[in-house]
Amino acid sequence: MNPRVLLGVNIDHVATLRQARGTRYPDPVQAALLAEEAGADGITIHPREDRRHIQDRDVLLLKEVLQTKMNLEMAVTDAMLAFAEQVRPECVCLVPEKREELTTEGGLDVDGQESRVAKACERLGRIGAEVSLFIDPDPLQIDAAVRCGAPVVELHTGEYAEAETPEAVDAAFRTIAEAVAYARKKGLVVNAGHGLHYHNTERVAAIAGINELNIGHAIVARAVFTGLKDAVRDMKAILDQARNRA
Ligand SMILES: CC(=O)[C@@H](O)[C@H](O)COP(=O)(O)O
Ligand SMILES: NCC(=O)COP(=O)(O)O
Repeated sequence: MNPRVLLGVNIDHVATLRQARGTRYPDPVQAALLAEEAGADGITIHPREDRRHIQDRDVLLLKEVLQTKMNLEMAVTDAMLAFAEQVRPECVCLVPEKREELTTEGGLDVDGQESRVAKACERLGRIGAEVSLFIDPDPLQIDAAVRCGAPVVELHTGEYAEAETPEAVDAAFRTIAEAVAYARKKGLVVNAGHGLHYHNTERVAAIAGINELNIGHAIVARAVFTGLKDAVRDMKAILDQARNRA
């Protein structure tokens, strides 16, 4: 377990801006290199089935140039598994995907499709990728992840991020903290992410047992005003502060 919380910077929404106009800019490859220079511990990308933001070209170029690690988020489909075998990323995070959703609405139902997920984990293990499962903070899903042989889970923090009252925020936070403790007891490495921003991240980063947070939208949004390097540094400072206070 790392003494500090690692920051995976998700650069999907740099590509969202590019795809909005079909231009060559802004280039997520350039964004990834700047994020690494500013201290990102890894780069997360999610080539969706509809390729609404990250393109195959981005993934292939990033694999050539990244100095840290690529965390490839992908749906559990044959096409994506074949693509991962071509790219050979350091890490793969299996996520649920709905074509019409604005963003990933929940965690992967590992318990409900165990043999499919277990086969995907095995296939990805053969290319040496560290596999993580993007799941809701739910013991049922954690147990299923263990049975699938995944070494890592990423807990979906969306419910916490979207909660609208202090009571709902606290309840969602407790659910995450309990899930982290449970997953650690089961021997899993525990990451988390989704909807985290500059005002709600410190509390999650302070949970003992959290290894890495993957954060994208908020960092790219801040970068519009501060530049990407400062946006990454500001988020890293929050992670470091949380660990120092814990
Ligand atoms: C899997 C997840 O929660 C995020 O990485 C998400 O994939 C970011 O991309 P979208 O905003 O397209 O959902
Ligand atoms: N897996 C979560 C992620 O990569 C970042 O999600 P978001 O910060 O863009 O919501």
